[in-house]
Amino acid sequence: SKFPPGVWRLPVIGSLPFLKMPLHEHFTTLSKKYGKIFSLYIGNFPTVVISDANMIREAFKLDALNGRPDSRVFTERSWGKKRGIIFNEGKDWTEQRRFALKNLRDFGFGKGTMEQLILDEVCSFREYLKKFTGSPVSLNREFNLPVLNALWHLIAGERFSFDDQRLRAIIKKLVDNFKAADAGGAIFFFPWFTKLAPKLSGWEAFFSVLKPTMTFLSEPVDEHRKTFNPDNLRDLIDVYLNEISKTTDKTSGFYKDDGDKTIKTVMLDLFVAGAETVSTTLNYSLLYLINFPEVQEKLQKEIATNIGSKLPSLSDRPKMQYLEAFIAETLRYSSFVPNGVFHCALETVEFNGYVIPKGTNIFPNLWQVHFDEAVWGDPKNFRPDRFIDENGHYKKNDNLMPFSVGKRVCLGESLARDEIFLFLTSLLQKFSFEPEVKGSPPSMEASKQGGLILQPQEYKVVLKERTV
Ligand code: HEM
Repeated sequence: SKFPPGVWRLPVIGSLPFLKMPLHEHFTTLSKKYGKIFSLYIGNFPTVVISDANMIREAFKLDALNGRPDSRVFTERSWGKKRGIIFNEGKDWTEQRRFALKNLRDFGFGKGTMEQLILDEVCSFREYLKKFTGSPVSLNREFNLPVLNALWHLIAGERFSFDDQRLRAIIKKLVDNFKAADAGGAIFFFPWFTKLAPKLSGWEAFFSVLKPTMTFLSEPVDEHRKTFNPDNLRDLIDVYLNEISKTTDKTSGFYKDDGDKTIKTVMLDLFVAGAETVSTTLNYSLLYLINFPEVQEKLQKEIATNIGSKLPSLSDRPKMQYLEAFIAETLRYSSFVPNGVFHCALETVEFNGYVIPKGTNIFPNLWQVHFDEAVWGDPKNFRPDRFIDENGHYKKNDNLMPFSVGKRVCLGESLARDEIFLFLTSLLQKFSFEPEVKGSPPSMEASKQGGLILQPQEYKVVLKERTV
């Protein structure tokens, strides 16, 4: 009786007939009716949607609300049980998250090495883009590779060429899979449907890419094993192999065979999270720059004043206050992970006067938080200046939470921020971006696909080379 109020439900299919796509927009409508914490059922899974920044912050502080739902999708990708980071929980998740964070930090995050790897990619990418100047081009799928390369270099000590067809094919499939998963979340929450109708439910499409991706990711692990030397740890794979070789605790995710499965799952996690998110941010950034030439001009002036023609570096960041505001507004306005990544209650808890039973899914409606009129005033306007104070400095707003919050906050946030900064400054330094048809910029609305990650609609851009 103390379960939050919410949407009607039917047996087996739950509240599905009463929900409309895109979910984040419908959740916003529902929260106006039922409150900032309301409930629904996805199949037989009780689900709670939280739409308020402070409530999300409080909820995600609690260990009990930091699990992940039990779903075939999260186990069959990792040899029959939850492993790795993104879809893991409990003791193994804590151990894996801590280990990955520490070693990504030691090997690069926040240090010179990672910055250098990103800058290498930025420089190659700027050269690569030159061939597109002058006529309208779609860059939607071009950002994944350089962004992924920097991370991959850190993980596996190698980089891909921008023309690597095998990798391009996998990235395309991964992106398509995000879309397949958007078939109403069927593959996540309707195990019986995925078994009954693997094709129709999207299960087949979702998993058709898993095998080649895993093979692709496994090869460098096997190669590293052949040349592994504990006295010379070259990259993240070596660090994992070293940990596996030292682990004697049979319950640890690093133990022997489990360790092998763990390392491959972690690589898949980083690969998926790293490839699609930063490139989507850059994609939206470009779209907004085309729509607001005056913003583009202001950013280019800031670069000319504070960086000049030298290669940008992270040490320039404190001087680039308007760019910081532009990035914040891009992350807010696009809100491209609109419902975060769903959590699950590991225990029954009392929260905000309600009872959330063990096994309940929790969706943070980040989109609504970012479009709350009471907080932002005019959320539907793209206005970087909302993040600038009266002295012209970047002004943080705690209601902006694109990376989520709490104990599961995005593990790649600092890498993502570094990449976005270095890519944007470097691209704006060398190019101007214009719409295909002068005076008629492309729509800023996300494509109608909905789902875990909202992509912008396909658009074309005209690149013009410039010098500072
Ligand atoms: C603009 C870029 C990015 C955005 C907006 C973003 C957003 C998010 C969000 C909303 C979550 C869910 C947190 C939760 O469960 O509450 C998440 C988790 C995660 N992200 Fe990111 N992310 C970005 C970039 C990256 C990058 C580059 C990496 C790779 C290093 C990464 C790795 C992860 C991982 C491993 C998790 C799972 C954390 C866990 O479950 O403990 N992310 N991210």
